[in-house]
Amino acid sequence: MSGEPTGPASQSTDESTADVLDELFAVVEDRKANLPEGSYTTSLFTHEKGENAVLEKLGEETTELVLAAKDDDHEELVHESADIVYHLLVLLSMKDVDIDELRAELAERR
Ligand SMILES: N=c1c2ncn([C@@H]3O[C@H](COP(=O)(O)OP(=O)(O)OP(=O)(O)O)[C@@H](O)[C@H]3O)c2ncn1[C@@H]1O[C@H](COP(=O)(O)O)[C@@H](O)[C@H]1O
Repeated sequence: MSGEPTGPASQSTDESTADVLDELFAVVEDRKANLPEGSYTTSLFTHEKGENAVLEKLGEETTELVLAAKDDDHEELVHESADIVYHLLVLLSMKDVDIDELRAELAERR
């Protein structure tokens, strides 16, 4: 099948992306623990916005991602993907799922 990733090279991890995700998750976990004022992430962990806002955002952003894909809008695809990843990490933290569990789940599928 052309276009299908195969072989060891396709399994390599982009360390810079992994670092960014780990750092972002650490920031999210810090916001959850310390709830600094003026932080958008804090507002998601409190009644100011809360869990429903996270779920709504994920729903909206997923729809926007699908539309961007249909339009072949490369820039918008990247933008919406970043929004989804951020809100997904917030949701995982909110539900006490560690990013290492996601990492392990993905690794198991190799
Ligand atoms: N990656 C993000 C990130 N992505 C999206 N957002 C916020 O998510 C919100 C919703 O995004 P939308 O595009 O839907 O914006 P909107 O339509 O204006 O949304 P609302 O006004 O309805 O909330 C916006 O306020 C964005 O700023 C983010 N907020 C924070 N981060 C990261 O989290 C870190 C900590 O942020 P604070 O917690 O705000 O300090 C930041 O340094 C970033 O790395």
